[in-house]
This record gives sequence, C-alpha cells and structure tokens, in this order.
Amino acid sequence: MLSSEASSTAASQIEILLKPSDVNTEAKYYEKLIRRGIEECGHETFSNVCVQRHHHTPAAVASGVISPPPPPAADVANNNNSSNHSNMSGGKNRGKGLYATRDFIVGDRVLIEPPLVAMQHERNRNDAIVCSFCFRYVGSIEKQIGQRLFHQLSSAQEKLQQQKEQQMEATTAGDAAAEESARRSGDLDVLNSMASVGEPKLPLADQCFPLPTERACVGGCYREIFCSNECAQNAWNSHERAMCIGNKSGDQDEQAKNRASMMHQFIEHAKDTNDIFILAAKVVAMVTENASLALSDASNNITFLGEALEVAWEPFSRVQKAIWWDIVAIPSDVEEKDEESFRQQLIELASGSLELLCKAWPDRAQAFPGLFSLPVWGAIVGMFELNNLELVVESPVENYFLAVDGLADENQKMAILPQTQPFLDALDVKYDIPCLGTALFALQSNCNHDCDPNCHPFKDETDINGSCVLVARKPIRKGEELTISYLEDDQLDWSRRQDALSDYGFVCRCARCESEVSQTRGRQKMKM
Ligand SMILES: C[S@@+](CC[C@H](N)C(=O)[O-])C[C@H]1O[C@@H](n2cnc3c(N)ncnc32)[C@H](O)[C@@H]1O
Repeated sequence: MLSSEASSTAASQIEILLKPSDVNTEAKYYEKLIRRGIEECGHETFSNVCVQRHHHTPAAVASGVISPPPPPAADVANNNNSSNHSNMSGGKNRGKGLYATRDFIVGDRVLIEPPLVAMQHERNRNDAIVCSFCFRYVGSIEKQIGQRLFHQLSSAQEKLQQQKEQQMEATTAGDAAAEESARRSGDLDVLNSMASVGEPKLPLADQCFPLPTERACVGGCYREIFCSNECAQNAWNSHERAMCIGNKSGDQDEQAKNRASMMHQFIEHAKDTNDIFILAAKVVAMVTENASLALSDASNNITFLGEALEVAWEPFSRVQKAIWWDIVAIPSDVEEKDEESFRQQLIELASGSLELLCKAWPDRAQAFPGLFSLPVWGAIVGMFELNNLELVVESPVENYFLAVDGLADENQKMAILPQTQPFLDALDVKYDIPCLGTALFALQSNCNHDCDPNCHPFKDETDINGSCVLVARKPIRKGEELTISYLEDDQLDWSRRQDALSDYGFVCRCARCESEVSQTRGRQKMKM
C-alpha cells in the first residue's frame, strides 16, 4: 500500500506522505515524545493557572510569575535512586505542578477545562443518554427514564426466565431482587415507547427540562449519538471517522466493511477487558488524523513525519506517561509471588487489543508503526491510569423529580404526582445516577495530589457538559501550587492513604502526611 516516496490511504480517508527515512526515525521520535511528558516541561501560562516543574526552569525564573522553592538535595537523590518505577517521582519531587497566576477566594472556579479526550463508561450507557462529544444529555426526560427502566426490566425478566428454564425452585436473594425490580419497572411496551419515541409524555418535562434532539453519527453507527450537528462533525473530524462502526463510514467497499467489523471486535474486546483501551484508541485516531492533516497542509511547511507527529502529539505532550503494566498497583487478591504473572497478563491484554486495532486500521498502522508499537500503546493506556479524572454530569432526571416534588402549588402537585410517582418508585434509589465516565484534561492532569488540598473538582447543575471544574476550597495566593486529592476518602489514616495512592506510584509527603508521620514518631518515642 505504501510506496517508498508517498502514499495515499483513501480507505481511512487520511492522506499520508511518508519518506523512507521517516520510518526509521519514527520509533525514536515516540521514545522522545513519551519521555517528554515525564521529564520536560517549560513554563506555560494560561488564563488562571500556569504549568511548571517543581524545579526552577530558566523560563520560569525569568518570567518572575512564580517561584516555588528549589527541591531539597534529598529529594533529588531519592528520585535518582527510584528502583522499579524509575520514571515516577518520589518524596517531594513531584514533577510538574499547576500554579495560580492570581489570588482566589474560597468557592472561586479556578479552572474550567474541556476534556482532551473522554468517554462515558460502557456500564453507564443505559443510565444516561448523552452526546458522545460534549456529554450533554439529549432526547427528553421521558427517553432518559424509559431507556433506564427498559433495560432494568428486560434484564430482570431475562433473569427470571433463566430461573424458570432451570426449573429452580428456591429463589435466591438476587432472584428476589430481580422479581422486585420487574414488578416495579412496569410495562415493557410502555417503557420501550418512552425510550424510543419519548411517549407517553410526562407533565412539565419538556417545558422545564427541554433537551436537544439526538443527532446521528456522521458514519451512521448506532453506538454514538450527538446533541448537535456541530458535535457530530467535531467528533467525526477528531476520531469518529476512524472509530465508527456504522455502514456509512467511508467507501461502501469490502475494505471499509472489514474496518468497521474489526473496530467492532476491538470495542467488544475493550468492553470485556478494560474500556480504557477505547479511550487510548481515540488518542491514536486523533494523533494520526492530525499528523496527516499537518502533512497535507501546504501552508505550514511540514514535510516530515517527525514534525507532523510533534504537532499532532502536542495536546498530550504535557501529560505524564508511564507504561500501563509497569505502574498498575497489584490488586489485594494477587499475592506478591504472582506479581510477575499478573503483569504478564496485562501485557497480553494490551497486546491483544493492539492487534485488533492494527487489523481495524491497517493503513494507519503501516504509516505510523512506532505509534502502533506495544510500548507506545502501553504508555498511552498508562497515561490514563496516572492522569484521568472521573467525568460526571448531573442528571436532569434527578432535577425533574426534585422540581415536581418542590412545586409550590399543592393542587398542581397533587394532579401531577400520580403520573410521575410510579416512575420514581421504579427508579428507586437509582433515580439520581449521573452520566459517569473517564476524561483526560490537558491542564488539570498537571495538578498534584495533597491530602489537604486547596482545590476540589466540583460540578453543579449549571455544568451541563464534560468540562472539568476545579473550585478553591481554601484561599489561594498568586504563585501557590494548586492541589487536589486523588483519594475518594480523605478521612483514611496515613497508611491507608498511602495504600490508596500506590496506584499512582508515590508516597505522599504533603504537610498533612508529614505532620501525621512526625506525630506518630513522637508518640513512639514517648512510649520508649
Ligand atoms: C496527575 S500527575 C500530576 C502531574 C505530575 N507531577 C507531572 O509531572 O506530570 C500524577 C503524578 O504526579 C506525581 N505526584 C502527584 N502528587 C504527588 C505527591 N503529593 N507526592 C509525590 N508525587 C506526586 C506522581 O508521580 C503522580 O503519579
């Protein structure tokens, strides 16, 4: 397919100009680009924040905007001595950090940032119908409720059916839950109609909580839907052209069909193993699309693959990377002696998924062999392990039921409740499930952990898309480092916090940890 001088990959609709010398340098190029996220960083200022290494860099000093303290000698030594996890920081040497470029008071929104790349969790897809690009809710309140209950009821019925087929007499606690769920959920036909056409209508839903009409994917796949043609087109240009499993994606030839079917297999494999592989594939799709665009754009004087890759990789360049199977913390049920075989299993999973991706995108894999190599794939998956933030968008379904409950006009409320209450009962405790997913943010990913942080990620009902919002939880002075907690539970004691942070490969030495450690040492001394 690729000639030695140039080649055009029409099936994947990207134009690639490849010179023979590029092929040799590409792998080295990736080595450099992956390292860059870990080792290099200049000083970059954005509106409220700037990114910079904890160590002084000439650029940072010259700018005079911020001046974090130089690292103590012990930390440098600590970093040099790091054993297995040589590419991770330890002690107070925390790599790059995010710093305030002005003062903030408690409650200020310090950073609002759209994701570089994001996805809704596969397991959350039946609970929230959202735009695959910006994660706004779409359709209608009726469709949101109908879809969730339809799936709840069909899986409960399936379970009961299996039970009958196996002629099981005794009902287990799980089966009783299925029966209860089926009883509450209502009529399958009604729910199907609500999920597909949004009828029957619920009072006040359209007036108070109008949602944008769903738009189909440009490639005609059933998997992704959008809130607007603009989002559909943006997703198509960014990654969906490559990821779409629909039958309108590109030429109607065998090659295109094969690509869609292989992509389907890749996605199914990811759903069964680790859905982060889907996010990693989005990154590869974005980088190959953008590198090809950079090469085909005559105005920017880019003629070599290396330069094009640098441009395409730029959005991910600041994000810390490490190889996935090296950094994943061993789960508590895996014994220490089995660590090697556990890590080997991760390598096999990653290599199985990469193999499917190469089959889905043979032209891209041939044009960018370094990008499709196992270490680079491992580093991209590892980048999510180290940096991703949970994506949460509050549900309008929750707000709808709260609004009905809060109606000031008692007569109106009494007239409406008989229509809404059965659905609320059927949804039960799950009525407020939000859209849940994973996202990677260019700036937020530079924010270090602190067990008593000065910021926290927070979204309220006005944040209707997948952007990350960091809110000040303490007064912050210009030049101070911005920190968040990586932990779900900040109330844990010191050693439990360190256990939970082991996924990130560092022992925390924040002020709270230092003080708890010295208090413990003090108590031990007193006992002696
Ligand atoms: C999301 S990144 C934060 C940005 C990172 N410092 C960098 O240079 O790209 C997470 C990584 O930062 C480092 N880190 C974050 N908080 C830390 C802390 N309190 N102590 C030591 N290292 C920390 C760890 O290497 C961790 O895996």
